[in-house]
Amino acid sequence: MADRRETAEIGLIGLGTMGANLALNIAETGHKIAVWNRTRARTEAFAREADDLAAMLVTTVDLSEFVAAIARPRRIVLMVPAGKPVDDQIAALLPLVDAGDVIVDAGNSDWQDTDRRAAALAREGIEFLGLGVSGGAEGARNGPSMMAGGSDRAWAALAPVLQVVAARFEHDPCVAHLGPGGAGHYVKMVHNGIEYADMQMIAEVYGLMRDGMGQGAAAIGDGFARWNEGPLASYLIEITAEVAGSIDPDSGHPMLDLIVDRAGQKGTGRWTVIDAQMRAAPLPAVEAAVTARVLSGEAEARAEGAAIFGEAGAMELPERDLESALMAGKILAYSQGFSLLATASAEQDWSLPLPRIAEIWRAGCIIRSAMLGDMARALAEAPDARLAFAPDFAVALEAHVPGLRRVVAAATLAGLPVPALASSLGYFDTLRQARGTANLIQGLRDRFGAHGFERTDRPGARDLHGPWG
Ligand SMILES: NC(=O)C1=CN([C@@H]2O[C@H](COP(=O)(O)OP(=O)(O)OC[C@H]3O[C@@H](n4cnc5c(N)ncnc54)[C@H](OP(=O)(O)O)[C@@H]3O)[C@@H](O)[C@H]2O)C=CC1
Ligand SMILES: O=C(CO)[C@H](O)[C@H](O)COP(=O)(O)O
Repeated sequence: MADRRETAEIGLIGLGTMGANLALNIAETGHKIAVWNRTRARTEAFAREADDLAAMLVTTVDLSEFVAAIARPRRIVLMVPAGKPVDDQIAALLPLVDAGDVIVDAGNSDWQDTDRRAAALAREGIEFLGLGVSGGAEGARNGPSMMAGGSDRAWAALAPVLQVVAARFEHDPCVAHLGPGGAGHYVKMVHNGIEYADMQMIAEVYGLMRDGMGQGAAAIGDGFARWNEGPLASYLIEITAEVAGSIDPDSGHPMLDLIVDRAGQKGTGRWTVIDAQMRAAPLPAVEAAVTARVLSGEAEARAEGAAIFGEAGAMELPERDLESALMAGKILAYSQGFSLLATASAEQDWSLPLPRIAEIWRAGCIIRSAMLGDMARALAEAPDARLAFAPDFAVALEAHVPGLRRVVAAATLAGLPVPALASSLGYFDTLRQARGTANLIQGLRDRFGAHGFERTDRPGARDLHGPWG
């Protein structure tokens, strides 16, 4: 057998959905790649199915053979589930790698784990890149959007590969070095939070069309396909049309009607909400989306509730109002996400390049949307401003909020749930209420707990109390 030591330019561990596709993508861009997977049968199946890319692969059966196959300084990409598998894999690699080698964690890791791992590996002289990868299987294979965090050296080592593997928007590769340590995984986490909100609002509109307006899956799919031709154009709207329009080959029924209404979640949406709460950053659309996924799992309670209270009634609305609701909801959800990024950037001292983040989301990722180009421009013009208040988006909100309002009102009157759309509307209406209602909250807090308040007529004076004894 030929000596394969140091013949590969890069290595990848974890040949699941994402890893296998990313490895083929890397191979196709002309980089010889060593691969290793915990379960050997998967490596063998991967090699069999690689067709004409097989010559670009160095398949290996154990970790030492894998490490030895990679040219130095080694670049090793992990594409395994977040948490313990990443720690275990790094621990297994440590005795085999050398100072100056670079380990890349390309899974959806918790950004705080990435910070911890970057610091621990730096003490061993190993460079570490936390790489958020978005685009699902298709993106990994044909060009994902990638959000990198880590040392300059780690980025410099990986950039030549990542820039050719990434999706392109026009000629611009959708990958960037966004900051140190966990910055890339943080941005990916917020991307996924926005993804949750976007999907939940789409699902709510689907629910109105199905339960309120009596439309079948095919008609609903047609509606989404039409919207994908306009300003709502985005990957999630496009694949909603596809999913709603698909027929189950076994039964001949619409596939969508046969899927159990219980949503899974791997954690990034929940992490985004927890992180936003810890920073006191409002993120209502994502909160509503995470709660909706949790409630989707409470099928028995929902059946019991339907039996006690009865199902919702019918409603009628023009298609353009539903489109407007999604437009306004999308702008508000992205705006909340970018505000969270701005808050975290300041608190972590990351200097996150918000316009560049919007740019690298224009292609390859799950939340790619026709709006992101305008968002990048708005964030470049006023980096500290709230996206929803940027001139173009303020105009769009003026145009679409009335439709959102009619949709939330009609759904509410019919008894159909629209928690993410309603929470976005509540966020919008709160932001336009110059004199809010928290004066009463403060009065009550002072009344029961002597918590103190400020007065409108005595600026600067704090910890004042009311006349309630
Ligand atoms: N699927 C998606 O759309 C996306 C996923 N991601 C993230 O990418 C990562 C991989 O996801 P995905 O490819 O979908 O997952 P899969 O479940 O398809 O594959 C997981 C891979 O990790 C390996 N693995 C699992 N546990 C361990 C372990 N303890 N030690 C070593 N290897 C292990 C598996 O090996 P084995 O064959 O032995 O089981 C398999 O190769 C995750 O962090 C995920 O969140 C990111 C973006 C999109
Ligand atoms: O990162 C992704 C897409 O961007 C993954 O598909 C992720 O698994 C989606 O999150 P969840 O499984 O919680 O819906």
